[in-house]
Amino acid sequence: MIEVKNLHKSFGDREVLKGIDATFENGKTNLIIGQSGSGKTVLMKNLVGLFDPTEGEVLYDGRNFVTMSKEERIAMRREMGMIFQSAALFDSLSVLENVMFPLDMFSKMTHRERVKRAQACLDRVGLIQAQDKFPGEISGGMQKRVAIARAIVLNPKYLFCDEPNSGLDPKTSLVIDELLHGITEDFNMTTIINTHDMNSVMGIGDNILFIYNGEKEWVGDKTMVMESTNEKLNDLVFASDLFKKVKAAYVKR
Ligand SMILES: Nc1ncnc2c1ncn2[C@@H]1O[C@H](COP(=O)(O)OP(=O)(O)OP(=O)(O)O)[C@@H](O)[C@H]1O
Repeated sequence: MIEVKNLHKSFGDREVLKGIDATFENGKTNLIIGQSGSGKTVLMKNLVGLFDPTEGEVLYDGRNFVTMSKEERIAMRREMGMIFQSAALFDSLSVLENVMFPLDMFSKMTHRERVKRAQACLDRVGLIQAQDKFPGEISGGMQKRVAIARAIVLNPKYLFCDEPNSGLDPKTSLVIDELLHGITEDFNMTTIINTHDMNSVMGIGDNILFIYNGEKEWVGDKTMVMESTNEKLNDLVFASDLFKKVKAAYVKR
């Protein structure tokens, strides 16, 4: 579980995060949603230590990340997996070598053990047959799955995904969502996903934090989204005509 308490982040005299309180639970896909510029990425960067908060606490299962020493933070980072908007694979390494990379860097496993572990992760994302291919030879959706395999290879407790579906078609996005949801449950990870994808909200929104202009506006799950009367939330989630009709039909039931 990750808890955020009274988190503030300013750049100069501009306050971007204005006292966020949130709880991200393990075994759940925790989504952060909000308009462009609302502060989602800044929040995630504060969680993983790419930014230091101006004020507030970030607790990883009770351990305050903000006040940790540099050494403790480095150790904590080993417990975190990250997936960025672009899959950020190494073009010159094969799919298997990409997934093995964190093990090569951080584990004391033998070569044979590293290959086995990386292959198990590739198997989990359904890509064992692509292990010898290079990133340039596989689709964007497959690249994302390789990035997921690489993110879980060190068996992290916490998984961070910034816009995992960006650039993917809706059907492939569903595959990625289901995969993230599945591995979160399988490994009881605390997964946090920044997303603009309203299909993800409705599909895998176990716990949703809606940020509006740097403040916590609403918290709930995918069922509560359907029932919510929060206008700002409805404006964001049901922005398209199609989603407006879905909501209207749901409310009429
Ligand atoms: N390093 C920085 N220095 C100054 N301002 C920053 C910095 N990083 C982000 N900001 C500002 O913080 C605000 C929130 O940005 P953030 O990237 O968190 O938005 P977001 O909700 O993730 O948006 P999007 O959905 O478009 O990615 C923006 O106004 C941005 O300009």
